[in-house]
Amino acid sequence: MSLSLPKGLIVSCQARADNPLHGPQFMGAMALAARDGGASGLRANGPEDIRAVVAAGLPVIGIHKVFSDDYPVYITPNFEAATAIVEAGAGIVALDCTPRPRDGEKPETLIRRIREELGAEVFADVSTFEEGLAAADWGATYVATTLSGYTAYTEPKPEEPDLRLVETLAARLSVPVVAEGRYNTPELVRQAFDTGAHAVVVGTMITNPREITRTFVRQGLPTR
Ligand SMILES: CC(=O)N[C@H](C=O)[C@@H](O)[C@H](O)[C@H](O)COP(=O)(O)O
Repeated sequence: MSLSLPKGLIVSCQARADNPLHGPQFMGAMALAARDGGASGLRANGPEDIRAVVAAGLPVIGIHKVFSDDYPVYITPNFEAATAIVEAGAGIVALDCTPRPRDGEKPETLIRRIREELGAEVFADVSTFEEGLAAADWGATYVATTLSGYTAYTEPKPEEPDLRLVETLAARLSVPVVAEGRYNTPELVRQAFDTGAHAVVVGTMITNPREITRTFVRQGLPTR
C-alpha cells in the first residue's frame, strides 16, 4: 500500500490563540516557507489553518485540538473533529491514541471509522511503547511519539526527545514510526532517522518565533 507521508522532515505549523502568529494567514505563510525550505509534509491544527496550509501542496497531517475541563485528551478526541479536518483537506488525521478518558469514541473505534468512513490515513499520537503497539494493531497507518512526556504517567517531560521510544517502536512495528516532540536541533533530527524514524515532525523550533526568542533570552543575555 502506498503511503501519502514521504520520508523526511515534517514541519508543524501551529500557533495558539495567545500567539501573535495565530491564524490561517500566518500559518499558510509558514507552510510555504517550510515547503520552500525542503519540508516533505506539514502538520496543522483546525479546519481554518488546514485549509490555508493545504495550498502549499504538501501532504498534510491534520489535527483538531478540542480543550475541555473534563477530559485530558485534546488532540482530535472524536469523530466530528476528525470529519471537520478531512473536509478541510487533510489526507492524514492525527489523534491521541492513549487510553485516557475523552469526549468521544475509544481510539480503536475512531481509527476504524476514520479509515473506513472518511478514507483518510491515521496518525496515532502515543506516549508509550504499549500504546504504540496497540495503535498499530487497531490499524493506524503511522505511529508517532508525540505525547511522550505529555501524559501524567510519562511526565515530567525531559528537555530531550524520547529517542528510545522511536527506536523500540521502529524495531517492533511494520508501520512507519514518526518521531515528534522536542526535536529542537538538526542533530536530534538526524539521530531520530538513525534510530529508525520514517519521518520527524518539528514544530516549535521552526514555526514559533516567540519560543525561539525565549530560548535565546534564557541564555542569560541582557534583555533590554
Ligand atoms: C503535546 C502536544 O500537544 N503536541 C502538539 C501536537 O500537535 C504540538 O503542540 C507540538 O508543537 C508538536 O507536537 C511538535 O512538537 P515540538 O513543538 O516539540 O517540535
